[in-house]
Amino acid sequence: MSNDQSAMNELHWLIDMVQTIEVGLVVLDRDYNIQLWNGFMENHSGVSPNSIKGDNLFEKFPGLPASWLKQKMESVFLLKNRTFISWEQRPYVFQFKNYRPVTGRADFMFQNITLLPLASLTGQITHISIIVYDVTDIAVNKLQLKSANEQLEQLSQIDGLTQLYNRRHWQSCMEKEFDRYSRYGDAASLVMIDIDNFKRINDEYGHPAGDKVIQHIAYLLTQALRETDCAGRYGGEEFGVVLSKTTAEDALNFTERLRKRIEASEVTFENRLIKVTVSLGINDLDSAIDSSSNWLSGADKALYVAKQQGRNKSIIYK
Ligand SMILES: Nc1nc2c(ncn2[C@@H]2O[C@H](COP(=O)(O)OP(=O)(O)OP(=O)(O)O)[C@@H](O)[C@H]2O)c(=O)[nH]1
Repeated sequence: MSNDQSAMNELHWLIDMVQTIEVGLVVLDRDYNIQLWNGFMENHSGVSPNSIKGDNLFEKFPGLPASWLKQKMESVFLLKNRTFISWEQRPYVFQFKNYRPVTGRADFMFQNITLLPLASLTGQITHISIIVYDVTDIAVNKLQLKSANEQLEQLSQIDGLTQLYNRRHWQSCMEKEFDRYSRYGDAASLVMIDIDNFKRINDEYGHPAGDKVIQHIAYLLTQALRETDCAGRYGGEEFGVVLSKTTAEDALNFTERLRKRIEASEVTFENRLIKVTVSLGINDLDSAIDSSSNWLSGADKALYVAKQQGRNKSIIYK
């Protein structure tokens, strides 16, 4: 075979491969007129190479992000360097439908794009190539993983019975509030809440009824909170609340309102009415408190005094 024949064969094979490869290939001239449009682009756009050759890309596809894409292409012409556009930066450039069976839930094809400068024989950059990779599988998997991780993160902060924060996350809220006080001197109050004679409720009505009482208190507590407050289930029938920008007197208004609302409410369990009260201990931040655990222990002591004084009371730590 002569050298010419061999070169012709190679060219023929290359053209075949360009047409059938599972990657989009487009060549544009300096005015963004289409010079090459391969089989992948035809299959996904429904536009054949013959009907599009010589047409301006942006006139043919008005949905393209023209000014953004032109800016990228101009820098490729100017700097003679390739540029890479990731799906994470922009999910797609060409709006193609996704037909993949595994990731069928994605409405469109996620794409990674390479913009490649093409030089003429004299070394001038006269054309640019757009290479389109279908990365829908990778993108969908990554997005699903991200969403699962976010759900896990959320679950690891929440108490299953009450939907309040769990102890660990609530304690981190409290520590953050204490740090804010140390740095900026912002007022804040800590409230510890304990259900009165809860053992008796469990003994008299059963454990599931006790659980329902805990949920009921958590619900009334949530109703009483502001968005900036942080409430958690500290233990079995004990709750903690961090009230930011709140003095002890204001915290007392909050706890008395909540205490009276709980006292006036009732829980129905298997056609029986359960009445319940809570005791509350309050501790506001001042310079004598040197750690978040001291802050907590003051609120606990106030709660103990409330229990000692007959329960169904709010007490401020002195
Ligand atoms: N139903 C239910 N009971 C729980 C849960 N966690 C803890 N308890 C019960 O809560 C009760 C707490 O009782 P105590 O600490 O003795 O206090 P109390 O009976 O509430 O009495 P005072 O706090 O002194 O008013 C115990 O009987 C625990 O078994 C829970 O998640 N569900």
